Amino acid sequence: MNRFLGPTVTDWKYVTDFRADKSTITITRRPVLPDTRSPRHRMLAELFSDGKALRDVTVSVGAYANDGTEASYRIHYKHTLATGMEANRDKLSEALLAALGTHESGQLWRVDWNPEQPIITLSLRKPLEKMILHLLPTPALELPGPRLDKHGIGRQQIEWPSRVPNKPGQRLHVPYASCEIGSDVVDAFWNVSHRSSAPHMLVVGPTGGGKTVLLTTVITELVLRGIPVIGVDPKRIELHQFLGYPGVPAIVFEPLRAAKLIYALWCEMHARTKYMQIQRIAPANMPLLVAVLDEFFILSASWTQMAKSGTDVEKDVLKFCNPLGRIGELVALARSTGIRLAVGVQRPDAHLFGRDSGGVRDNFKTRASLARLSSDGAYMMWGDTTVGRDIDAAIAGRATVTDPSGDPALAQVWFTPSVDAHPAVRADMSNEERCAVDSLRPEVDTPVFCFSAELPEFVAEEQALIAAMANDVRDPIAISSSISTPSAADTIADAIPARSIEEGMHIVVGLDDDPDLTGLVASVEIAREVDRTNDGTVTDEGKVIVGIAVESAGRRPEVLFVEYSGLDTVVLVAPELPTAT
Ligand SMILES: Nc1ncnc2c1ncn2[C@@H]1O[C@H](COP(=O)(O)OP(=O)(O)OP(=O)(O)O)[C@@H](O)[C@H]1O
Repeated sequence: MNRFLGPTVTDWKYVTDFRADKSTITITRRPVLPDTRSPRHRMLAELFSDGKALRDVTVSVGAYANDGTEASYRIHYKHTLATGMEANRDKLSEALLAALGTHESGQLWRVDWNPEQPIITLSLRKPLEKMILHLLPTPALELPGPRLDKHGIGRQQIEWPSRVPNKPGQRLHVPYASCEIGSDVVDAFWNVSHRSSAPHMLVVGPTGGGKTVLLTTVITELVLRGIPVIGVDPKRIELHQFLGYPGVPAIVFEPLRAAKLIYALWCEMHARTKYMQIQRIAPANMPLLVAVLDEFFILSASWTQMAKSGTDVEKDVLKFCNPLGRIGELVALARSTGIRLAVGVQRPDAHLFGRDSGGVRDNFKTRASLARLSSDGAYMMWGDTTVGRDIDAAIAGRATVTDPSGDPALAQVWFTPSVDAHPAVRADMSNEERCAVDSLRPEVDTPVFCFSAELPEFVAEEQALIAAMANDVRDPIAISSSISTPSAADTIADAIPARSIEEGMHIVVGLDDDPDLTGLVASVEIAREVDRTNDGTVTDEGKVIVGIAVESAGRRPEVLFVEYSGLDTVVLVAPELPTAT
């Protein structure tokens, strides 16, 4: 007996059959075929061997790559109640992807559940490219033009060349990124047509996350399509590259001027509505105009600070223009008049457009978040605490964007280098980058068709201010004392939710008797987190208690404890300019 069962024999399977009635034991052996499965194949089979995740599983190789490596698997299983539930299938897909990791070719795995049969297919897909240079598929001169009358009125939507051969795009589907849908990579676009259910755009990204590049890509695509853009850039260093660019009549830098722009746009919206009523013009035929408001927190924080402690003139202008209130009206009503907004912020916030402004934010349905989001941020952007949280931070321009069906998708934003034609900027660019921006520059200027008196007046004033700015530049001089009375925007570095305050930050405390009081954060205690129901309604705004060391003229140095709600926005103070020695 031992002769047959000896440990050296490994390729036979022995089966004993004891027959008590005949007093016999029969031992038969069957050859065991060598296990030729690859380690990955075996690992997959073993994952399901306990029958807990899926029942009666067999795993087979579906396809081989050219180099002989296994490139696809098919997992047959028995259908159960558990596999009928989408949530279970999603969890299992996630577990499978985690177990498989990255293929040796650098490609990623994808999991497909066959709705007809109990079969899961695992196949390889190419990862998104890490850098996609924004190039024009057709020379600018050959781009089609819509047939519009002298007032810019006519059918605005027409076919447009796309980067995908034999698949034309649409003029009013403004592309800016490549995104993954299943195993396909398609263009992510902002639908600015009057039919769009997502007519306004929200871009969220931390400093250096690629927000300006994304907005640059969007603006260059818009003006090539004959859609003019007016920009607002309170930081002064993001959109200034568009000063003098065809189709961009103004870039506004001063917060007070930005408030006037919002007012002018609001007047324009009402003037357009009246014109459409009188002339019986359909929304599909109205000329488009896009306002891009970058660093919106800095802008709104400047407005709030000026309204509290600005000059009488500043306070009067803000009261009259009411920029936050009028933005709310613009996003709700401007769609049918052809006006669109794109807003850039560093992080999503419940009070983006002031307290109780969730409804306004919800109108910004075309969205892009660059870099990783916090779970709260992911909820605010995508209504799901997990979306947009696994972005590879090492890849510049990697984002979560609204895909063509309105769902969030992983994307790579097309890289548009600076379009600034100044020789000092061009000198720092590679030949390839110079060619790319040259190809994007429109051959003709796009006029803004204005139906109000206020908008052309505003643009003319702004152009005069910019022209005057060029004459007002002087060579730097060394100074030995601090600079007096900087403007509100100059003193604000950022505005952040109270939950994000950290020790060592320099913030505006803003007490009633001294709205400009600033101090250093000495301690932060999150007493209660923000609480939401499943549909996102805030049931508890939370509580953040911050100890702030303040020092100001006429006040003894002291630590104040200030309570914020978890949804409050706090203004960070820009570091003081170093004094020359
Ligand atoms: N889509 C992209 N593809 C490749 N590189 C990118 C992309 N987006 C950004 N980068 C790189 O990251 C740098 C910073 O991007 P960008 O200036 O857009 O950041 P930002 O979010 O505007 O930051 P800040 O708010 O500080 O201005 C760019 O100069 C570029 O080198």
